[in-house]
Amino acid sequence: MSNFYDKISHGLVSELRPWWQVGLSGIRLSPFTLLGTTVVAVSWYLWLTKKSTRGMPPLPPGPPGLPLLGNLPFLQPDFHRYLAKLSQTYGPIIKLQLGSKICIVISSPSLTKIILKDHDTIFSNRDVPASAIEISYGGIDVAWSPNSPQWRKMRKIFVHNLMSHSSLDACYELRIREVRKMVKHIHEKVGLSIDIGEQTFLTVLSLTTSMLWGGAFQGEERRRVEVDIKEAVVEIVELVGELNISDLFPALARFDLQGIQKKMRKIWLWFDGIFESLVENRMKIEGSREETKDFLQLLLEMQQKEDEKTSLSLDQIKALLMDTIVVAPHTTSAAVEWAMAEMLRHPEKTRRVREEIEEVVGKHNIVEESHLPKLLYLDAVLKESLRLHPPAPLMVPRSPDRTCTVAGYTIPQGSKILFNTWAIQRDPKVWENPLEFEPERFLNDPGKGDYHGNNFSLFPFGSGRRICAGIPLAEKMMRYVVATLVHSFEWELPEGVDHDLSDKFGFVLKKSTPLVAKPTVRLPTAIQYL
Ligand code: HEM
Repeated sequence: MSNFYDKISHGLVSELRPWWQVGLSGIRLSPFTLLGTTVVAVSWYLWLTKKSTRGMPPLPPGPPGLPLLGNLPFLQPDFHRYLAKLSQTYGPIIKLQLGSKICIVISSPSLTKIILKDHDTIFSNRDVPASAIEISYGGIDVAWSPNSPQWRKMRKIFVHNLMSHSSLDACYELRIREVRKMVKHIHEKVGLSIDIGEQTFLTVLSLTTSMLWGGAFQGEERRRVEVDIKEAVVEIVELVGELNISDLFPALARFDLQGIQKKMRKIWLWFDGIFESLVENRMKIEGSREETKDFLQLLLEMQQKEDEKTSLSLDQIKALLMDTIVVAPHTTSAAVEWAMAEMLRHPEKTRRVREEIEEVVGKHNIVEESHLPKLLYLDAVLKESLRLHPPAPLMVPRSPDRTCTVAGYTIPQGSKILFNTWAIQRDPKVWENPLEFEPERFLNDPGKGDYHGNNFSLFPFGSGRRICAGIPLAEKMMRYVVATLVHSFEWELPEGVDHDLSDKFGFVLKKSTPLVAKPTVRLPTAIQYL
């Protein structure tokens, strides 16, 4: 494994800037190429759209744009806030023209319900960025695949086999090991400043890789693999969010004018090498393994049974590993970092969380997953943090598979549908004191805190048939990590550092400055830190 890893671990390109930071200046092409290709693609697309929507109601209202480029030159860096501002002027359903792509932005619970519940089947495709096709084995994974029998089968296996209670319980040992490693590591740094976001990202990444392929890499090699995986998954998310001409003018996607798809293909090749070697090594181990079963083992065993209903191709298995390794660490660590930031800002809430943990866990024990369902106030704190800081602020774009009408407006087939989760979850028409951190709002009214897809005022995990497939794991990891951090340590900001809860827009909503805090020991015995 070691030699193989050395061979494939080439430098992963960096220095990327997402489109909301660069605007159009991020596109490096000669003006003639840009103008020529734009004119052809826009004319073609407008002709097609006009033809397919002839005789139908109008498109939703929206700000005026320029010929060819539409609203592109006017986009602002804080995209979620910019869209929220536009919806105050144009209403809860607006249209933006992004090159030749029509983008519809939804900013109200009632319209979200119409689309994600009443018209769930029509809207259960994704608007797939060209770069995402490269990393997802040609778009055959769970996250980007169109609604098809193959996607339904993969999703079913993901949700019913990997995310089931029994599978997650079967790899509990792997989660304990990683969380204890985190506690030991922080304990060694007591009194120093710790970047909580970085620490939780690494912990969730280790948790995820452990669950995916167990102890395939060990010692120094494991550390190196994880450092490279971290770099790669961060880059993947940046590339998916880049302003790509291939997405603005899909007719030009094959030319990959900015080389974004090429960069993504390079990362995919690197990951594919790792996945190939993991599978090859597993195949060499004869008979069933005695130790805890990781996801790769479960998927390969299901494949060997050759049952059409539960057997995935090797590429589908690898695409599924890729989805998990890219999505889980980014989203879950962002959720943990935001919750910790809110708790540091509100010591009285932290005190209440701690009292609850102490009552359920005790001061002489350590937090275990069996304690988590009893930690109701902690649950409310996490919900409130997901309300104010949804890790996916605009959800994951959907796309209708046919032209249809919503709220009296035409929504063309293939348009990009964004849901401004961030704005809806702070809407004063829906939430009392919307900007206040008040976990108590969920204690008195449990229905209000249901985020499993039935409540269109709180949907950090989306809704409908494409709702997040990883909720059970996300919940376990968030609760386990936060409960352990709060139970094991007191946290305070370094001297001179102010509470900062401002955010930086991206595919994943991050804090604009990393959360750095100083831990001190609070448990009575040293053994609780091992
Ligand atoms: C706090 C953590 C997380 C948040 C906030 C989150 C949020 C989301 C959202 C908003 C979507 C799109 C849903 C929709 O279109 O309706 C999504 C999809 C998805 N998530 Fe998560 N997620 C989280 C953690 C995870 C984890 C840990 C995993 C894997 C174990 C995961 C796997 C997926 C997959 C595979 C999809 C695509 C589902 C599909 O298209 O059918 N997520 N997630």
